[in-house]
Amino acid sequence: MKAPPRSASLRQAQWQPHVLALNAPSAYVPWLMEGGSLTMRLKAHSDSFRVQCLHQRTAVCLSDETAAIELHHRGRVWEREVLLRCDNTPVVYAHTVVPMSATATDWPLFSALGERSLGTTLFGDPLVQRGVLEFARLRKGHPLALRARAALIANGVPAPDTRILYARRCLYRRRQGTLLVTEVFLPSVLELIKTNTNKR
Ligand SMILES: C=C(O[C@@H]1C=C(C(=O)O)C=C[C@H]1O)C(=O)O
Repeated sequence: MKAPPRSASLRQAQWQPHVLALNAPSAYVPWLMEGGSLTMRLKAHSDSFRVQCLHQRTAVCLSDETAAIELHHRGRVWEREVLLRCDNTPVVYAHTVVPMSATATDWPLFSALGERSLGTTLFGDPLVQRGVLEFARLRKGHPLALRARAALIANGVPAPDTRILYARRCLYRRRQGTLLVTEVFLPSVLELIKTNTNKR
């Protein structure tokens, strides 16, 4: 079978269900494997937490997301991108897509989230079904790595000098809707120290 052009392989990631296959530095593993809300974990590791909404708009789905979000072709989606900040330091770049076919009945709170965490609307809603986590190494040419770096620079934060960014993604379902959340962990997340296990 003909290998995809090199540029295509740079733009796409190999998403897989086993975190150990990433050979990520061990300090990333607890973050990648977080089974609950990432928001709650970040809050437990910081004195202040903030969702900085970069944009929420329609866009063309990324090529390695089309099948994951059960689109038959690379169509337009609702796209939300944020920086998650702990003590004002960006530690996660997150990208969420919802097919345009989704209705307000499927995701009633998504369109008006603003700087509220998406996690607060997903965790605790009995109608939301969470899929399995997938993990990937994002090279510098992957769209989400490029966007994460651009978002940091646009916010006056130096882009990480690492060649690889480690990411995870998860598909959520509610009624007839699907929603794919991808979280790109910035190296700064490794500097966080657990402050209060009881913090909410
Ligand atoms: C899914 C969660 O929501 C977080 C908040 C997001 C947002 O507000 O866009 C995106 C990704 C998540 O890290 C979570 O807290 O686990």
